[in-house]
Amino acid sequence: MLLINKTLLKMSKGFRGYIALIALLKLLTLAGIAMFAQSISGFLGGLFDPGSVDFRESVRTAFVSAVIILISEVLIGDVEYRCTAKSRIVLRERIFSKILLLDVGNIEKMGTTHAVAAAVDGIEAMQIYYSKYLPGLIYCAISPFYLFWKLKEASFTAALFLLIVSLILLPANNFFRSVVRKLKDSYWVSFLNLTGYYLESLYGLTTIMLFGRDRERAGILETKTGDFCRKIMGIMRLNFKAFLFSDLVIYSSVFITVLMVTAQLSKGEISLASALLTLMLGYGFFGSIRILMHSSHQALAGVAASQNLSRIFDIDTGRPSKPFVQKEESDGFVGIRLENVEYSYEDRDGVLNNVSIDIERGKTTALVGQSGSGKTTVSGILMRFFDPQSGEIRFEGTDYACYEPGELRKKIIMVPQFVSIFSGTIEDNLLVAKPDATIEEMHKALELARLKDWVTGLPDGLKTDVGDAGAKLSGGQRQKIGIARVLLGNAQYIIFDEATSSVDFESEREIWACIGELSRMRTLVVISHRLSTIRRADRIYVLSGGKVAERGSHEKLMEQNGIYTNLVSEQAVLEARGVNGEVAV
Ligand SMILES: Nc1ncnc2c1ncn2[C@@H]1O[C@H](COP(=O)(O)OP(=O)(O)OP(=O)(O)O)[C@@H](O)[C@H]1O
Repeated sequence: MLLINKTLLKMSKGFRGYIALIALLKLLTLAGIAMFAQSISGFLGGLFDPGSVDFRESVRTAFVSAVIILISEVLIGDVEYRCTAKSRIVLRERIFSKILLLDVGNIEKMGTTHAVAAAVDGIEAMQIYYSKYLPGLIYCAISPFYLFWKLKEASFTAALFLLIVSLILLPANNFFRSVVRKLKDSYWVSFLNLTGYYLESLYGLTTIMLFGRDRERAGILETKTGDFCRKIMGIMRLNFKAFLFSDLVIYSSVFITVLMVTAQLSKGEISLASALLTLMLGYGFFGSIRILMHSSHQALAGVAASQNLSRIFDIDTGRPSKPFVQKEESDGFVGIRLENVEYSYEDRDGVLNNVSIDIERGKTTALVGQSGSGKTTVSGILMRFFDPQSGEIRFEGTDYACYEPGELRKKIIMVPQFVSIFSGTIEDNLLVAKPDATIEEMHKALELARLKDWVTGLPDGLKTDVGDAGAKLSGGQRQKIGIARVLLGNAQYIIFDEATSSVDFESEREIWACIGELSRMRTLVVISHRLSTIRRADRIYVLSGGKVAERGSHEKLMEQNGIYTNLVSEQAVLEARGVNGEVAV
């Protein structure tokens, strides 16, 4: 069983030419070595039989072959480097495009740390496979036959013996390789486990320190590191045994060849030049196998990594798609209509049950309910982060499945609970939404988001650096930049998913004032735990256990004296205790 991995081969599209070229150059080096050995053995043999050899010709051939070896070796280094660089670019491009296709709703199927490990360390591990192992394998399959062909005239018996041993040696190593392969798989799992835990600890360092869990974490990290080290040591021990076994076979075979050649020479069956040529090229049968063995153990890491990568590539990112057929709403409704929508996460059934919601264009619709009632899931479905398992959604009369997610997001946009800010300037972060936005447009959006005065008061204004992932911004400033970004996009429908839950009171007041102003210009879907802020919404949906329990205006819902009334009273008690402040849409 040679290490020909289908997934890795499939992934090599785009740089296969480099792999073939490396193999070709390796064969050219071998031809140079054979030429050199032939001229040197001929030269030395000629010393005892002066008339039989043209010495000047031998020296010239030796020189030419040395030049060939030198040039092909230099070229091998260069092409190997190019192959590594190209495969890195091609594979990273592919994995990042796939990750982008996975979209928000699918990212959990893979896990962020797995994506990082696959895209960085996984691809590093695969380099050896492409730049060393595969060319080595092609070379190994051809070189023993080439050497046999070169030596058959000199000593047929020795050449045949060396060919047979070299052909047996490669499969014999499979025993070791299959064990190493198993170890490598568990090595990779252990590696991902360690990297994932390390990254998670790094991201959550503040929380870990706050709760005094640093020693406990350090202990677990040490255990995981120990496990990883044991896996590496296991592989190294087995590698050592494999090399010991192969070297024993190789050097025994070379020794037997020496005996065979010496016997033939003493019997006068072959000339001194033939004996020397056989001895000089004999080791060449195994040199290639040794190199291959060396890279095959490293290539196994690439195989293990590629399995992880192929799991990511295999995630189905297809979305239901329908031809675009405009359908008139019979009752003249214009907006987004969810009808009998059902949704379950991969490992959680019945998160949304038979949910029907109307989001009327130009109006403000609020979604409220206890934590875990399904509000964010509804917003994810509205953004087409994921599609419902059953039910219908229509956007202004057209089935949602007629729109590509990207197309839909130009019409419907969201301000999430935690806005992502990227390192760079305030301007860079705004241009994410509209790369060709003018300064005036940016200022207008910032003004609506109640951030213009602060930005223009800064010495660098829009060019102010926000730090790594927005580290130099307050929670309120982050959310306001997120809102300004959304406003630049001109989407008619805006979803605010708990957009003020992580900001200070003053920012919250300003953001709600902004939302109030926006409700006169755009269609809003507001998800908020703060019921006092959504009182003036045109329609409020109360979700409970993944179902729409109540719907109507604030006044109508209060009259019903149901879940909504209870939620309002509970909150009034909290607000009276000063837990929440009072703000309004
Ligand atoms: N990715 C996920 N995988 C599995 N279950 C999930 C996932 N996301 C949410 N859930 C579950 O789905 C249910 C609804 O979650 P959702 O986030 O929609 O509620 P919510 O009303 O927005 O809650 P909150 O107000 O606390 O944000 C919860 O029981 C939650 O545990």
